[in-house]
Amino acid sequence: MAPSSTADLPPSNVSERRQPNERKRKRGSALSSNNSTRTSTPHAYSRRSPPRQAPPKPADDPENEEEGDRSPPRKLKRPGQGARISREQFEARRRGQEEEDRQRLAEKQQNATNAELARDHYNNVEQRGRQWRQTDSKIKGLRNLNNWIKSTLIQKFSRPEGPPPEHYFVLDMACGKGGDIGKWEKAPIVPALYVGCDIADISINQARGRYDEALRKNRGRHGRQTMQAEFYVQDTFGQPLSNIETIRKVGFNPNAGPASGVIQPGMMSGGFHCVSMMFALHYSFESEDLVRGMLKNVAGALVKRGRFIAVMPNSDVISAQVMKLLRAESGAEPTKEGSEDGEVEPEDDDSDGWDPEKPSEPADDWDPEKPSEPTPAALPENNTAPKAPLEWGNSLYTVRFPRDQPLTQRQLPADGVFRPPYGWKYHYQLEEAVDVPEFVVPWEGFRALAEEYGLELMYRKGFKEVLKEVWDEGDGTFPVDGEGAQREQEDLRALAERMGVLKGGSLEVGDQDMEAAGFYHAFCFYKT
Ligand SMILES: C[S@@+](CC[C@H](N)C(=O)[O-])C[C@H]1O[C@@H](n2cnc3c(N)ncnc32)[C@H](O)[C@@H]1O
Repeated sequence: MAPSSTADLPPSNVSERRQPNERKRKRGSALSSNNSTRTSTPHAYSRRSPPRQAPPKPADDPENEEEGDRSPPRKLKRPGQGARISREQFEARRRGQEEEDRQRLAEKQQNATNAELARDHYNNVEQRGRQWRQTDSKIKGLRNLNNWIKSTLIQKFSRPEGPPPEHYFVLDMACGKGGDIGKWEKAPIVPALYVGCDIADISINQARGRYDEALRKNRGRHGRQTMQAEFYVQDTFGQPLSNIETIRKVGFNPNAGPASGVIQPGMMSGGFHCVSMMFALHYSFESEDLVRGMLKNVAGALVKRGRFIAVMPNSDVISAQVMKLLRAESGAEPTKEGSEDGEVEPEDDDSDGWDPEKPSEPADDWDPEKPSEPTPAALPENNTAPKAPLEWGNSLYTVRFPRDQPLTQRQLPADGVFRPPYGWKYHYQLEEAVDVPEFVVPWEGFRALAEEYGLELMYRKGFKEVLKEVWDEGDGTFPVDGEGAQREQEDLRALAERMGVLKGGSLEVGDQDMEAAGFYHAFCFYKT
C-alpha cells in the first residue's frame, strides 16, 4: 500500500546515522572510567611474574642461532651496515608482500562474479569534488554532456500526463555516489521521496553523505522544498526489491512480469512514479536470470503509467563497429547498412521520438534462441593464430571485445546480430571513470523482453540526437510542434548553457568527448 504521506514512511536514515557518534561518545566515557580504575587496581593481564621461558626452537630454525652455535661470539656490525642490510631485507619483504597482494587480487578478480567486479570497481572510484570535475577533469566535456542528458530525461519524462500526484516517488536502481540527487531536486515535480539503491556499499555511503550535505545547505533557504531520500545497498538485478521495507510501503507488485502468460498491469495506486537506471542496465545483460530479475524489479515498482528512464551503451553502435572491423579484417567491402558510427536514426523527427511501429533495427524475425551466423571472418578455422581482441575507441575511451565469448559459447557475430541476447561481454575503459567488464544490450531483444513486463517504449535517441533536439550547428533553432514543445526546447537549451554543454550558443564539448558520448543512447518506457 502507498503511504498517504511521507510521514508514514520509516524515519529517514539521517537519525540512524547519528548512532555511530553516540556509540563513540559512550565508548569514550567507558574508556575514561577504565583509565581511572587502572591507576588504583593492577590490570588483570598486567605481568606480575617474569615472562615465561620461550619454548626451545627446533635446531633447523634459521632464527635459532644461539643453540648449538659453538663459534666465537660474533663481532657486532657497525650500525650503519646493519641498518643497510635490514633496509634491504625490509625492501625485499615489502616487494614480496606487494607481489603476493597483486597475485591475491588477480586471483580474487579471476574468481569474482561480474557483479562483484562492478561493485569493487565503483567502490574504488575516487569521489572528486565539483571544482575538480569542472576544471581539471580530462573528460569534463563528456561529464557535462552526460549530466545534461540525464537532466533532460528527468525534465522531459518525470512530468506525469494527468494531474500531478500528491506525493511523487522516485526509485533510482543504481544511484552510485548520488550524482543525480541534485537533478531530482530540480525536477518539474520535486519528489516527496527518492529511494537510491546500489550494489556498491561505499558508493551508497557517499550518496548519503551527499544528500546530508545538500540538506544542510538547504536548511537555511526558506520556502525551498526538500526531498526526502533513503539509500540502500542492494543488488537490484539479482535480488527482489521487496526486500526493502520502504519500497514495500510505497508499493511493489511481486508478481509483475509474464507469470502464467499474462502481463501484469502496473499498480493503480501505490508504486513509484518514475524508476531511473542511469549507465547501469548493461551490467544485467550477463544472463537471462539477471535481465529478468532487473525487469521484474522495474515493472514491480512502477505505478500504472509510471515511467522508466535510462541511459546505456547503444547496441546499434556496437553492432556497426563489430561488423565494420570484422569485414575489414576479412577484406570484404564495408556494408551500407547502418550509419558510419552506428548512430540511431531519429525515430520520429517531429515528436518526442516515440513511434512504436518504427524500430531502429529490423525486428521482423527476432528470436532470442536463434544463434547469429558466424561469418568466415569469425570462424576459428580461418584464424591460424589466436587474434587480439577486437578494439576501438579514442584517447578517452576504449572498447575491447574478446573474440571468444565463453558465456555465449560463440564467436563475435560478423553480421552484428547478437543472439542470444545475453552474455556478450566486452571491456570498457573510460578516462578517470570506468574500467570494467560490461555486456551488450541488443536493443530489439531488450525491447521485446521489456514488453513481456508491460513496459512500452515511448522514446529512444542516441546522445547526439538528444542534443540535436535542442541545438544544431546551424542557427540553433528549428521548428517544433506547439508552444509547449518550443518552451521545453528553450528551457533545455538554457539548461545546456548552465551545465557547460553550450556556451553562447556554441558547443563546449570537444570532438573526442562527443565521439565517446556517441556510444550511448537514452530512452523512456511507460508501464501499461
Ligand atoms: C556508471 S555507474 C552509474 C551511477 C549513477 N547512476 C550515475 O549515473 O552517476 C554504474 C552503477 O551501477 C551500479 N551497479 C552495477 N551492478 C549493479 C547491480 N547488480 N545492482 C545495483 N547496482 C549496480 C554500480 O555499482 C555503479 O554505481
